[in-house]
Amino acid sequence: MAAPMLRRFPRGRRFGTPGVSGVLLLGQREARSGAQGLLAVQKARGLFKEFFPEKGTKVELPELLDRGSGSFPQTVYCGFDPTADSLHVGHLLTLLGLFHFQRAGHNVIALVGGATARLGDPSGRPKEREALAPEQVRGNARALRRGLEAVAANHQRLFANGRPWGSFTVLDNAAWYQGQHLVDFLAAVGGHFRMGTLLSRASVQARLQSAGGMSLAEFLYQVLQAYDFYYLFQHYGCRVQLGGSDQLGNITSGYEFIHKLTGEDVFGITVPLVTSTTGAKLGKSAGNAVWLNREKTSPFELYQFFVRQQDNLVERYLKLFTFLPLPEIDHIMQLHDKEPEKRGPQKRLAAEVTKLVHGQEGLDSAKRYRMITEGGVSINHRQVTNPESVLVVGQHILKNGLSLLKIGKRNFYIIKWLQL
Ligand SMILES: N[C@@H](Cc1ccc(O)cc1)C(=O)O
Repeated sequence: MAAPMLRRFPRGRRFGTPGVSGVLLLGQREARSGAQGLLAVQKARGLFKEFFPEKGTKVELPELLDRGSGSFPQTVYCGFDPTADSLHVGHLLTLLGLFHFQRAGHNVIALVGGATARLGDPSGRPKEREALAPEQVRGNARALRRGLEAVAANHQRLFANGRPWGSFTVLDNAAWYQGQHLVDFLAAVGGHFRMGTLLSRASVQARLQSAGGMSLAEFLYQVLQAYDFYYLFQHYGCRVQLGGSDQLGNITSGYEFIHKLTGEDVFGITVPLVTSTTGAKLGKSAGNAVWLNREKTSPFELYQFFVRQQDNLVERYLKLFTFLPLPEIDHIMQLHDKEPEKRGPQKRLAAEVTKLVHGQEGLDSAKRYRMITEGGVSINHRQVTNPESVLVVGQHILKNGLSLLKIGKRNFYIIKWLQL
């Protein structure tokens, strides 16, 4: 699909661009306007960190999202670059952010960056990514699409209870860049970006000062992300982009571009970057990512990852990674104070996330395994704690062809094996 022609404005014409430097922490914002609803609730959960611009020229964000306003429902998007063949735990926060919008009745778009992944986003990265072959990116993009659709389907099936939610749509930006003529694109889009502004982004500055520097492809990344926002604004009326806090610069570029071209207000919202107590990015345990694709990280391993989270983080994670109402989380934490050894909040967190990612069946399978690792299963009076262990003739299967299986405290079974 070719990119739409942009309206070209004569050079030198000035557009009233409000100061996007005014990034505002949500708390301050609400204190001033008393705005309630989705933004305030997500602020209280710690999920939405900041939004910008502080003030639109015609409309403000809380107003735009308000059910009672004439602008309801809105369309909100978040991009996911297919740099690997699966989503990982780090993607969950923005995905949950999209789900919260859907729950509030807005339509959401999860955008797979089939085009942008070819360039590699320099934001928050100390050095350039290894370039990915086009066919690898296409394969990854298909896998990411399947992953996004699967989690969105679980969300709808297991959590909606018949409530009318907004739609969830997966798009791929390769659709509007493939077949796009380079010279047309640069001529139509390039003139609207000023070098000084692009160079001023923190992500660009950090890389320019690093030993490896920055490639042109990486430098142009923010222009493509800005254009995506414009494209989705034009075709889907999308006015809000959600991203991790490292996406601030890219989202701002989109905001400035759209506002310059159309005079309309659009907004960016960031979610925090979640790190463990050691400062490592969440989901990178011992260098290995925790994936959402069950072939790469099983439902049991995902469950265990959340069960292992520390006491001082678990309340924050319950607020960020689950949909449990805040009073229920308070209650869970009170019980935990009395019986910390039960790891109640950790188990609830693990169960909620595993259910969302792998469905009820995934959660059931994770729990069956848990029974084994916690020593709840024994064969011939010997505890089996490794779910991967194999049956050994003479040890698990006795000479008489029998096994005595004990599951939990009271369930005994005799298994008679037939030898062929
Ligand atoms: N740059 C985002 C992904 C993204 C891609 C395209 C977009 O339009 C928006 C976001 C990231 O790396 O996380």
